Amino acid sequence: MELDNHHHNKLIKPPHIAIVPTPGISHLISLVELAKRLVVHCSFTFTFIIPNDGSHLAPQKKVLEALDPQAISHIFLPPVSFHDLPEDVMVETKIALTLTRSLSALRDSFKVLAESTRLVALVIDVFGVDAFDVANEFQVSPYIFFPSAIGLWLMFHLPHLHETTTCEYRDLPEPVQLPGCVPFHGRDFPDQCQYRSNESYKAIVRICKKYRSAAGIMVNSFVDLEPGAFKAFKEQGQGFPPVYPVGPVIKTDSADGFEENECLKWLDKQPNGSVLFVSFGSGGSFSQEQMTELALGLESSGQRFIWVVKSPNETSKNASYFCIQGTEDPFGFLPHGFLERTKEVGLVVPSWAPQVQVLSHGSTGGFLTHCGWNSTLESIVHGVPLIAWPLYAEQKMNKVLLVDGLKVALEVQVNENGIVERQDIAKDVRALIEGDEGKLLRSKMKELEEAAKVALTQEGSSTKSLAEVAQIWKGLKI
Ligand SMILES: O=c1ccn([C@@H]2O[C@H](COP(=O)(O)OP(=O)(O)O[C@H]3O[C@H](CO)[C@@H](O)[C@H](O)[C@H]3O)[C@@H](O)[C@H]2O)c(=O)[nH]1
Repeated sequence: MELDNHHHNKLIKPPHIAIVPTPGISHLISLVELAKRLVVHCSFTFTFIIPNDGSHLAPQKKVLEALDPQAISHIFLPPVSFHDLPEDVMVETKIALTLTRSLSALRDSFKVLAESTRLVALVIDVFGVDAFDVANEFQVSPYIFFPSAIGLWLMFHLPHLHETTTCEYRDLPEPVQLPGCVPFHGRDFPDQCQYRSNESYKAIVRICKKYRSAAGIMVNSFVDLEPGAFKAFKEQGQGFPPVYPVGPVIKTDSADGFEENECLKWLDKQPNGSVLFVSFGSGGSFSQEQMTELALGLESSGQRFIWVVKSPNETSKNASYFCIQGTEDPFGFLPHGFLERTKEVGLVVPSWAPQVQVLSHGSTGGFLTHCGWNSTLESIVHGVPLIAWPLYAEQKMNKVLLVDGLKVALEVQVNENGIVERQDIAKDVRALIEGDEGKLLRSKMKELEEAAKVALTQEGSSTKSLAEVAQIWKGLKI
């Protein structure tokens, strides 16, 4: 009798979903937004299970603690150690290892959840496929939440490219043409694919092969943003898991505590469409030389700007990925007198700004961005044209989509020493904010903004795709 009651209790419980994000505040933020949508529309409940290395958890905690724990709760797994890794290990290797080293703790969490909830599905992000093994042990359906359709095609194709080529991808004579996607050169492949002998490359090939075992892949994009790529999934996607375009899933509320932020107050005082927002995501950083060029380029453009500035780093372009707040005061690295000279037209903020609110502000007229996928979507949703300055990860591939495919971005010119020079920065900034080129890009961006809105209406393509996934989850484990 007791057993029956227990069984009955489980039946009336809503489907419960485990979400396991790999490190990176942007991964967490978009998965949280996905969960919030499913709570509102389908009354599912969620547990975020967070693998981590114990460092810099404050931003993650802040995001998670702001949620209603009845609907979306969270568990931090015991931190893993990276003491055995070499200093120069790639950030992607660390991201994937954080999960791999947490699998036994993840198993323990799954055990508890499987006993206390109707656990039906697991959702992971780009690097989390190793968690599939645990999901399978508990008969829980494994799903992936992936940024772009072009990126997903690359994941599907990489094992084939790996087997059919021997040179480094950047030496391939022709651009790679993925189904329905804008062609792009091997040099614009993600960082992890640039050195075939690197551990990180071997890891990504292995991860790609595992993608086929997903029960489904939700893509944070929408049909009208990447029409060819999504059509190709329908027509040529046999043997791959079902693909659901569910985006744009971006931060929408202003619950960051940023309402009173100085950026927004400052923007209120600027003319419509006049300000360039300059920010390079959670991890992007520059050398001292590059930082100086950027500062002087912004200054000589004569345009208004908000610049989220981080301390320079000579060796890595993603120095603050595991630690958003830099350790040093970044203002000390700006050119002498810069703050004073630009105080009428520019606002410089250290480390972090309320990006979505800045992009949604009428005074913002352009965005100098590293082309992280969330920044890309946030600019599309708010119709803000771009200057693309990709730094690491898959950002160069996103740049190709934005510049060549969608024609909503200018591209910075990098000189033979890898530096973007001040006069070129100034030229691009002027072209975007007040030039004819900027007008064209802006009007293209406005079209995408409209298309994104439509995709998210009740009858929109992304709403319908997400409902399809929800329907499948509702039917599981009844
Ligand atoms: O000052 C800041 C800087 C960033 N953000 C937010 O942080 C997120 C940044 O995300 P994204 O633009 O995707 O950049 P990264 O943090 O660099 O994201 C990593 O993850 C992305 C998704 O997988 C990849 O596309 C990137 O290449 C990878 O670097 C966005 O929501 C921003 O709004 C702020 O709110 N304020």
